[in-house]
Amino acid sequence: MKLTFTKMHGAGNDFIVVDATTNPVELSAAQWQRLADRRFGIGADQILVVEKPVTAGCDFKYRIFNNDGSEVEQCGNGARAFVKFVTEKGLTSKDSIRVETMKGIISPRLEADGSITVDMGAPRFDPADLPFDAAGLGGWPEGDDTTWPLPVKLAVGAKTVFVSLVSMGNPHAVQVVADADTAPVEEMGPLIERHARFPKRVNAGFMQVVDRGHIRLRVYERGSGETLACGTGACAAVVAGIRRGLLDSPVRVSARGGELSVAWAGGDAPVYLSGPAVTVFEGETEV
Ligand SMILES: N[C@@H](CCC[C@H](N)C(=O)O)C(=O)O
Repeated sequence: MKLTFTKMHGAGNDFIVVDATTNPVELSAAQWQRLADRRFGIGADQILVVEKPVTAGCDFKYRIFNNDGSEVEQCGNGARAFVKFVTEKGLTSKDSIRVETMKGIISPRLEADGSITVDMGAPRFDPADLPFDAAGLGGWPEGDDTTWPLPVKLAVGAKTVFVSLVSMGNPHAVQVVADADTAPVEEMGPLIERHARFPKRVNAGFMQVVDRGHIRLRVYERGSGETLACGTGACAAVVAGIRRGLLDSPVRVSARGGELSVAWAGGDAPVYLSGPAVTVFEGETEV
């Protein structure tokens, strides 16, 4: 079967985008994995599949697959690529659309300057929302119930790290580090991702607070490894930083692949994520 695709990225987090609005595209996890493979396929962190909506009042549905073939709930940078894709392909002429995802509805908006802002919905902190098995663990020493001590066994010796748990529809465990460049992302990221307390795995964020309006962030993504930027990871880190009294909204997020901006008024307010979306090339491949 031939598959037509568009290759896109948002701050270096790259995607294969497929239009399934007219013909359904159902591939196995192994086939998605092969397409996303950087040597045997097109190469991407995630694959985004654009579909017709199921829920009334929505314009589209979109499905997200990590490059290990697993289907996931949410993708912040992907949401911006998605809007650019449906606009460029003439699938909508609206500036603001409602998009169904596995975990709720998001509302991306195309700004006059070409950037895209996404209403990512409200963050959730209940361990059950990630899910996270909190049995027998105390909270953060200062009483912040969003931060849990997570014992992570490192390859050399053992270490306890403190992570803030945030669900942006998908699960995040964010820790504060002194320097994002030297943070042990490659060593600790996979251990956190597959820690026994996260039965559905987790995205592991490493946040350096530069000042109250600026962080540097690296994310070891569940199912994709470290990416050059993670949109929901940026939202989760900023929310965690605000909840811990370290940041004030809006916050500039410097990722290795580019700049994002996150705003959150607290409580049940939605998190707004802004940043770029770029089309790289289009093609057709055999699957
Ligand atoms: N890159 C994404 C997140 C993609 C999903 C994530 N790896 C997960 O498994 O939850 C983003 O920009 O948010």
